[in-house]
Amino acid sequence: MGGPGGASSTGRMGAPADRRPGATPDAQPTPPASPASPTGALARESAPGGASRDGGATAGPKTPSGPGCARVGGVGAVETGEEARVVDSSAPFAGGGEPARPSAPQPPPAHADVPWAEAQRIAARAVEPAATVTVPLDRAVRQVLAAPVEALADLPSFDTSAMDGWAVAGPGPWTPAGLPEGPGVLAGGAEPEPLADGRAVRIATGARIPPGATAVVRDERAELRAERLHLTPGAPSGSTDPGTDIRPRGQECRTGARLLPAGTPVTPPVLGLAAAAGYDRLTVTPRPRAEVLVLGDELLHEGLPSGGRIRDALGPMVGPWLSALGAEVLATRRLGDDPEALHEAVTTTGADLVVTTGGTAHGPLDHVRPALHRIGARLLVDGVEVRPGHPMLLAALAGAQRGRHLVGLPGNPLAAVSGLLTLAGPLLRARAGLPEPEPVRATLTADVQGHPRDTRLVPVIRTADGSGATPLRWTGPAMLRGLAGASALAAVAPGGASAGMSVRLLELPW
Ligand SMILES: Nc1nc2c(c(=O)[nH]1)N[C@H]1C(S)=C(S)[C@@H](COP(=O)(O)OP(=O)(O)OC[C@H]3O[C@@H](n4cnc5c(N)ncnc54)[C@H](O)[C@@H]3O)O[C@H]1N2
Ligand code: MOO
Repeated sequence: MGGPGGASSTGRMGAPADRRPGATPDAQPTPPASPASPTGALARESAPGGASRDGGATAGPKTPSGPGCARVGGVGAVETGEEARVVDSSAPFAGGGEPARPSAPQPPPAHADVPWAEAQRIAARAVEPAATVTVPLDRAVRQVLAAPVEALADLPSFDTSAMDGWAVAGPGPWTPAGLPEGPGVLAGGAEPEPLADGRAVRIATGARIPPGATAVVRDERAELRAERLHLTPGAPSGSTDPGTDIRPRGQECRTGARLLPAGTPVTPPVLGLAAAAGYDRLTVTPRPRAEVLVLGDELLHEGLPSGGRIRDALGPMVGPWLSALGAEVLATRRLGDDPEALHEAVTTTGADLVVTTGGTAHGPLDHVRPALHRIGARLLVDGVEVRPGHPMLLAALAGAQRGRHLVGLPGNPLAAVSGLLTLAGPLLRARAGLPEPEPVRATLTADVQGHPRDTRLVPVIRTADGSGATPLRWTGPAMLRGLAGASALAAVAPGGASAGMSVRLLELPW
């Protein structure tokens, strides 16, 4: 990690920009951003010649260059209908099972980045929903309904007073039944006596409506005069219309009504509704368990960056992010650049999903691929046509760890977020039994320069009415400053997008 070749601009060797059919480096459809636009402001960060070393939102290099992994096959396009290339997701590492010598320099192995949309699909199909469990309500929260919730009772289950006041029968004035100053009919009380026409009885919110009552007159609309109950002079017309301030039985639902479908996250209101509808327990798909392994000797976990070392930005971020995606995070462990510690952690984990940060590339201290090789794991995704984040990977663990998966997030923090959204999110949703979210789109308010071949994920802030998306500054792969103020990431297809174009948004999970 951070070894020779660890610094790159945007391109990869062996991937000239003109390999996409019809694309030339100069054929950028996006006009230059206006200096006043947020993306125009970003251009000031660019390296001389307009090349943004970090792949900023605009004004990036027109021709990708720099070191990179060898690519296999042609350049696929994302969401354009061009033929997508797919890696053989069942192919293990060549020679899988042999211990690697992780610190020995390794030639970058040839691998095939998959289109971004295909990577999401592979992750979503990599797992089945976990076995369901039936648990008391208080243990169901934050899991996912494995079966629909159908009402076990009518709601409300009896005609109910909606107000404190008087149950009345027929038009007023009325003669109070019983003592006018008495408590009258109370919530949870015994079956009330029938109410004869012309009579009224005090009643509390939530109490059963006496048979024969036609309306409830709330206290503030009624007054006792000469031992008779009258409407107050200012009471609105209709105050005694039949049914006023009565919640009829079954108003919200009848027994057997489908209240919530399977796949609904169990939120606090779901628990309340289930309880109201008569449930003591719910059948849920448990949250997938995840473990985070933060790699990198250069990382400091407190204090100021110094001596060429930097603060770990991913340790504090990835666990809570996985939680927001629905995982139960067992631990976040800092392992440094120790291949044995990584091997031990991966071979002993109890998590459904191991998420590593850093070490996904092919530098001398990038141990993730060698560690997977050593245990004979299968790479399901080995690089993705997305920027940032292209070295991300997804592997199915093997042997005693069969059934568990590993997502390798690149070390650059925004590239790691790209991996969370592309691989971890779809996999966790599938495992938890959650449906894929409905696609959300918005209209760009400014131009965004695209990568020539890869999809770009660009932090944006949505306009007040939600229909627009404004690209943010500070969106280089190592930067979180833009993302921290973002409401979504926009997926910008290869070649870029102009202001006014509709783009897909990836919403942030909080
Ligand atoms: N020869 C090539 N080198 C690199 C390429 C390439 O295509 N060819 N791609 C570059 C890109 S893009 C990325 S992204 C990184 C991915 O590398 P790794 O996943 O191996 O990540 P590291 O080398 O460990 O770290 C990269 C960068 O991120 C910093 N980092 C790592 N962990 C953290 C953390 N927890 N908090 C904050 N920052 C972190 C690390 O110090 C490095 O600066 O590879 C490029 N190289
Ligand atoms: O493009 Mo790398 O950071 O940013 O995957």
